[in-house]
Amino acid sequence: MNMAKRLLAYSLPYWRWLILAFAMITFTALSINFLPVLIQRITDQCLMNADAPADERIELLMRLSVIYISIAGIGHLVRYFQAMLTAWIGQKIIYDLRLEVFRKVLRMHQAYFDRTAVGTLMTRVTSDIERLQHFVTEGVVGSIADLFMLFGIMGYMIYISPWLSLAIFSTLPLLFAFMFYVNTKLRDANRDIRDRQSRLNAFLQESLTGMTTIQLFNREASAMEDFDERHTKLRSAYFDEVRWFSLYFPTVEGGQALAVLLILAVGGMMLLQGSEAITLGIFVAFLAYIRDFFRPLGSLSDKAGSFQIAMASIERVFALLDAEEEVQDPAQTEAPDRIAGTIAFNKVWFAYNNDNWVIKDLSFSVEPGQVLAVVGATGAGKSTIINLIGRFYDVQQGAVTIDGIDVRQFNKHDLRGRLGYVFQDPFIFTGSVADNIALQTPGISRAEVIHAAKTVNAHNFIEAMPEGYDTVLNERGEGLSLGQKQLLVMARALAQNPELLFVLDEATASVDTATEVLIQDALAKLMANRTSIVIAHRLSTIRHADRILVMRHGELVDQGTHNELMAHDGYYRQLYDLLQHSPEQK
Ligand SMILES: Nc1ncnc2c1ncn2[C@@H]1O[C@H](COP(=O)(O)OP(=O)(O)OP(=O)(O)O)[C@@H](O)[C@H]1O
Repeated sequence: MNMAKRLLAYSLPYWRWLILAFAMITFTALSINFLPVLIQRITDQCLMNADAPADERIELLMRLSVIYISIAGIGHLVRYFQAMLTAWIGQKIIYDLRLEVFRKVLRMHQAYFDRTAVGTLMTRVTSDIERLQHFVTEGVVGSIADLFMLFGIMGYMIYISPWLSLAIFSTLPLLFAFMFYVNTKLRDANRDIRDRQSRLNAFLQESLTGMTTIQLFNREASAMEDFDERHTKLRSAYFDEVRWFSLYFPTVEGGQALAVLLILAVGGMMLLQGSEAITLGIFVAFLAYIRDFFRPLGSLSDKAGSFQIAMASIERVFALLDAEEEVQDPAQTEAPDRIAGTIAFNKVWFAYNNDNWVIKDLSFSVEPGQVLAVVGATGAGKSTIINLIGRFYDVQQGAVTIDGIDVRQFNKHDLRGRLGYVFQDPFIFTGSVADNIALQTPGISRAEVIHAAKTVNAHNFIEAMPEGYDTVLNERGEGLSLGQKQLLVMARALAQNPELLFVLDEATASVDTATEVLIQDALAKLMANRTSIVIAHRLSTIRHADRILVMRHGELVDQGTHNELMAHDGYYRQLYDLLQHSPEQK
């Protein structure tokens, strides 16, 4: 569907207001453009009509002047309300659209975020939408208002002097052809600007996130160079746009001068020759019309420029709205009340990209309440297993089931509500400690928040914070140590009371022994009576697991208890020996 048409579809809910706006536009175009006709009458019937008695001419002058001021007053007042109304409609439309865009972003699957830079998405939701706002409020309705004004003026001009009108209108095709050409150039330039802006944003976002690494490795100079390269490209794209844009007004003003010249020459000549087709009033009215004629024309061409700009943004916003959601809810979902907790992989094959298999023919199952540890070298596919259970990605072959139900049969929201995650890199939201634990889940009371924190040994350090549970944290959890952040996200996981638990259990050198003991204890409590899968790096976790999967290059190479696997004297034993000698193990 044509992009602009599609955008206009968003105005449908406001059609009544739009009709009112168009009625106001029509009224304004008809009333304000009638004013030069009055000037013509005043000139011809009052000033130049020497045959009529002076009293009558003065009276007529007074009457026409009152009519003039009334029409001008009402016309401009209606124009004011119409501008307010159209701006209001535009804001409503943009509000709806921005909500829809963010809702779409929230629905997108992980692979989409793997491919799309954060900066690019930021540009979509912020500056692209802002451009659309301009397009809808001033662009579409404003252009229609300008067109009405233009047609109104042309109608009156033809009405008072067809010949003079013809002379002026003959200059228009050339002017329009030139404007059309400039528009195409503007559109290209603007597409470049958006592209480059979005690349610059993505780079900036990445640099800010990785600032510590940049500074640690003295990468400031090369970061500056990369920034400058992108920035220079953006500057030249902007300059390209300005170059074409600057041509507009001289063109419009030049057209106006040409039209005035035509009136002076053609109209003046006709007047001097005593032509019946023209009077001094018509001559004066035409000069007034020319000023009014080029104003909407100039504004139209200006808007044509912003149309091009908006078009590029519209394309991008709709491309986002149309992006395929690869992980979809089925038409009919399964929603068991409470699940027992059997997780099974059945001949699962999975690749993040094309046929680059990361999981190869994987089959295993975990019984309710069991703790399953997954071990393997880095890149073996351990985290991928967890991603597949939560449907952050869908398997290409085989099936992942929970209590015998394929995870693709669940509603995503329902499925994820049953899962709890404790990741290595704890994410803290801006907000209070209590909010970070409850995550605004309805039904989690303050008492439950505190209970969860106490269970995972987080209560003491939270209480010691300046405002306790109401202490406001920023997005990086500034003021909290890594160990404290980990305990906090464990409290979060526990408060949600998940049915299944996934843990990325990294032995971290940055946590002191006392905190390590607290974390271990918290983990044990979290996993108690819950089917849990742990991507295990700590020897203690591995040893205490009910069962261990040994992964290598996406394949299951062995499974069993710690003792069974040690007895096999295979790959597990090698891994175990390596871990035992790792300095991170306490
Ligand atoms: N989002 C992704 N897009 C593309 N490839 C990915 C993605 N995530 C992981 N991979 C690739 O899939 C493979 C398995 O990754 P996975 O994260 O499951 O390994 P892992 O065993 O958990 O490793 P680690 O112990 O280092 O966390 C790796 O080769 C990795 O490069």
